[in-house]
Amino acid sequence: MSRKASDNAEYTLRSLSNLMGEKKRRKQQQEETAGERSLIASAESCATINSQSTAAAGDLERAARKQFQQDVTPTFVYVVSVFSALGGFLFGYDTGVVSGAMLLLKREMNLSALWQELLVSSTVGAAALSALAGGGLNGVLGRRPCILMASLLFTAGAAILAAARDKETLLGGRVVVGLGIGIASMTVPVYIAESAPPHLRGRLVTINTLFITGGQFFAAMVDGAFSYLPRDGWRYMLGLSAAPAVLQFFGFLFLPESPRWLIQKGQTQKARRVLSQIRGNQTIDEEYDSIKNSIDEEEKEGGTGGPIIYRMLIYPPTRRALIVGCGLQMFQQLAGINTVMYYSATILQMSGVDDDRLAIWLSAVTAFTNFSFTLLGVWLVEKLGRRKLTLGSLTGTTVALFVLALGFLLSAQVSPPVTFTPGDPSGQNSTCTKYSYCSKCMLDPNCGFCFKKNGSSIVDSSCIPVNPESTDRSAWGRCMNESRSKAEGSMWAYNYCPTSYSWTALVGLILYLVFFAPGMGPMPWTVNSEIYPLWARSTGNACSSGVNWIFNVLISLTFLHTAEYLTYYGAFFLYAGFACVGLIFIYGCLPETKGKKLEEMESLFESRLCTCGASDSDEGRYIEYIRVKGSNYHLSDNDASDVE
Ligand SMILES: O[C@H]1[C@H](O)[C@@H](O)[C@H](O)[C@@H](O)[C@H]1O
Repeated sequence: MSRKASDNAEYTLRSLSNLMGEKKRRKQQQEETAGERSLIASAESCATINSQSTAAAGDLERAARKQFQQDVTPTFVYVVSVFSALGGFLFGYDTGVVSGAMLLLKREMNLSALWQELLVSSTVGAAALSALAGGGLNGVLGRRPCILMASLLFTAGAAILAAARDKETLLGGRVVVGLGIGIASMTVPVYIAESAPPHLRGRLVTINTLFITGGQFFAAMVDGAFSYLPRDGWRYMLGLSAAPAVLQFFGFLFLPESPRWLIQKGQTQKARRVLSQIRGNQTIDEEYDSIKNSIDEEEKEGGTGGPIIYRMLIYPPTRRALIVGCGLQMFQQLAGINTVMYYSATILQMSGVDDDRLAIWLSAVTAFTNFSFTLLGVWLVEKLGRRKLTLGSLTGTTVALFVLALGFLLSAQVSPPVTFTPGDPSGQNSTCTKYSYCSKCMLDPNCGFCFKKNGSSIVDSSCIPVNPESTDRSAWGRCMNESRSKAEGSMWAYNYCPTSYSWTALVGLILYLVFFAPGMGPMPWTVNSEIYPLWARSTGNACSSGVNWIFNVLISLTFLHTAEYLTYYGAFFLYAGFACVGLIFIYGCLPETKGKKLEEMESLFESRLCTCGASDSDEGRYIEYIRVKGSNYHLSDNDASDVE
C-alpha cells in the first residue's frame, strides 16, 4: 500500500472514530437517525476524498463502516428480543384463538353459556393472578427462569387442551395457559428492556406487542381454517400453540439471564460476560459502571426494609411511576380494545356483510389491521417518543369511539319497526315477539331480527328467539336454517339492526384500530418496562400487568350487561368518556422516556410537574431524599426541566 493511501485510510478511520465518539456524546440530545445519517454521510465524504487512493483504503473504509453498524446494533440483541417476544405471540394466540374454538366446542361438548364464559374468562383471571405473583418470582429466580417457566406452562396447557375429553379438563387447560400468559406478559418486556441498548429499547419492547397482535391475527386465521373440519377442529386450534412454546423453551436454554438482574444479585463476572455478549464489540465498562453505581445507590435508598410494594409506595418517585404505569394499563383496557375486537364481526355485519361464514374471516381482517398498525408503532416509537405517540394515539382513539357510538346511535334511532308478528309455536319463549322495534329486539341477548329486503327498505320484519345452539339462526320460523332463509329471501340479524347508517360504525371501527394500535396498544407495556428503578422493576411490572388483566376481565365480562342497561351506543359513549379521562391523565403524568438510560428514569419522576399521588406529607420525605442524595435539585414548581 502506498504511503499516501495508508495515510488516507488512517485519516478515514480517525475521522470515523472521532465522529462515533461525538455521536455517542450527543446521543441523548439529538435525534438518533439524524446522527446516524450524518455519520454515514461523513463516511461517504471521507470515501470521496479517498477516491483516488488504492482499493486497500476502500476495504478499510468498508470494514470501518461494518464495524460501526455492528457496534450500534449487534445482532444478538435482536435474537434475544425475538425469542422473548414468542411469549407475546403466545399471549396473543391463546387469548385470540378461543372465540373460534368456542363456536365448535359449544356444539361438540354441549356447553352452557356459563361454561363458555368460564372457559374464556378463566384464562384472563389466571393471567391476572400469575402476573401479580410473577413480580416475586422475577426478583428471586431471575427473568430467564420465569420465561422458561412460562413456555413450559404454555406447552402443558396446549397439550391438556388438545387431549381434553370433558369440559372440566378444558377448564384446567385454560387455567394453565392463563398462568403462562400472566408470567410472560410481565417478564418479557422487562427482560427485553434490560438487555436492549437505550436507543433501541422502545423499538425492541414494542416488537413484543407486535408479536401479541401477530398472535391474535394468526389465531384468527387458524380459527378460520379449522372451522371447516367436521369434528375436533378445536383440538388443533388450541393445541397448535405448543409449537412456538417448545421453540421458545429450547431457545431460552441457550440465551442469557438479564445482565442487570445478575449485577443486582452480585454475579458480576457473569454479568460482564453477558453484557459483552449482547453489546457485540462495544466496550461495556461505562454501561457496567453506571448500572453498578445506580444499583449501589438504589440499595441505599430502597433498603429501608419492608415489602417492596410498601417501599415503592412511600418513596415519591417510585409511587408516581407506579401510578403512571398502572394508569396506562388501566386506560388501555378502559378504552375497550378487547370489546371492539370481539364485536368487530358484528360491527362489520351491521355495515352490510350478510354472509355468516364470512364473519369468522372478518375477525381476521380486524386482527390484521390491529397487527399492521402496531408495526407503525414499532417504527414511530423512537421517532416521536412515547409521550407524543401515546397522546396522539389516545386522541384518535377517543374520536373513533365517539364515531362508533354515533354509528350505533343513528342505527338505533332509525331502527326498523317490527312489521310481522308470527304466532309462537307452543312451548317457545315469547318475550321476543313482544318488541315492536329492532333496537329493542337487538338489546335482548335471547332475540334476533328476521327480515327481508325490498331494494333498500326492510319488509316483513320480526323479532324471534335466537337458536340456543347458535346465534347464527333463529329458534324457529323463516330464519331457522340457511336453506329456508335462501328459499324465502330472508336474512337474520343478531346483535345489530340493518339501517342505512350502519357504515358509520364501520368507519369508527377502522379509525379505532388505526389509532389505537400504534400507541395505546404497545406503549403501556413499553413504558412500564422502563420507568421503575431495578429494585422496584419486577414488582412495578407485576402490579401494572395485574391491573391490565383485571380491567380486561372487567370490561369483557360487563360489556353485554352495560349494553343492556345503556344500549350499545351508551356503552361506546362510556368508553369514549373513559378515554377522555385517560387523555387528561396521560397529558399530566407521562414523561418522555425515549433515549434515557434505565438508570436515569427515576429522575423523571422526581419532578413535581407530574403531581400524581403527591401529598404534603411526602414533601418531608422527599426533601430528606434529595438531601441524602446530595443533589442540588430545587423544589420549585418550575423545576420540571427533565420531564419534557
Ligand atoms: O397491548 C395489547 C394489544 O393491544 C392487544 O390487541 C390486546 O388484546 C391486549 O389486551 C393489549 O394488552
